[in-house]
Amino acid sequence: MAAARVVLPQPVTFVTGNAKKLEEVRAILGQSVPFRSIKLDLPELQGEPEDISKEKARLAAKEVNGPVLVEDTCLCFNALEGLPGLNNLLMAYEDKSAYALCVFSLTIGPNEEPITFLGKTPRHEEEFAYINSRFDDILRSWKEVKGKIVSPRGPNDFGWDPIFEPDGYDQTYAEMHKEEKNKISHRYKALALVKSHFADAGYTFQTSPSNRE
Ligand SMILES: O=c1[nH]c(=O)c2ncn([C@@H]3O[C@H](COP(=O)(O)OP(=O)(O)OP(=O)(O)O)[C@@H](O)[C@H]3O)c2[nH]1
Ligand SMILES: [Mg+2]
Repeated sequence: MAAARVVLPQPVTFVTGNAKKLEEVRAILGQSVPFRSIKLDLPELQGEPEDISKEKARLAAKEVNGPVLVEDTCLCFNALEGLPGLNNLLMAYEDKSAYALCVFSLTIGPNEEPITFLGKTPRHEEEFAYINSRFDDILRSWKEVKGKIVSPRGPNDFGWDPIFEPDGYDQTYAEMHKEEKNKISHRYKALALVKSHFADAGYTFQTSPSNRE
């Protein structure tokens, strides 16, 4: 069945103040989702990652008055039952396993309900049951993103990349070539869902799309 066409008034605005994040999102999305990017001062929200992400999208869409995409990321430690935490705190635990969680929310306008896309290692498989049937291959590959916390290795220009070693790799995210990280990362997995959504929704734009900031 042909996708219903939704005409968006302007390209999607990716709201972030994090230049490294933006660089990766650009590289991963390529031309598949036309977007521009701005930094907004939004309040730091508390709560469950999905709720935080949705609320951030709502606030951003009001400011931008158009379609927005927002991202939140955390490194979560199994020893701390999934809590994001400090590397030093983890040293007290034998279990150094962790997962990188990436949540995107897209809203097509200030009065629309945001849609959320998660990229992470499934700690609780049932959390993902709702997309399991549609994204089998993505779900399978999630298992490969599990990792562990190690002593820092590699350039330290992006957050916790030097201390996260994905399972099946002997390099940390920071030691990998950018292209390699972008093929396996939590961000890649979440953006794969964003891309699928864009392909399915058949969005078109009133103004010509621009990839410029
Ligand atoms: O090593 C890393 N590899 C990554 O792939 C990655 N993605 C995010 N982060 C870091 O995690 C913290 C919370 O992230 P965060 O989602 O709150 O981002 P932020 O507040 O910097 O930007 P934004 O909210 O304006 O988009 C920030 O210190 C980010 O630098 C990463 N570190
Ligand atoms: Mg933030």
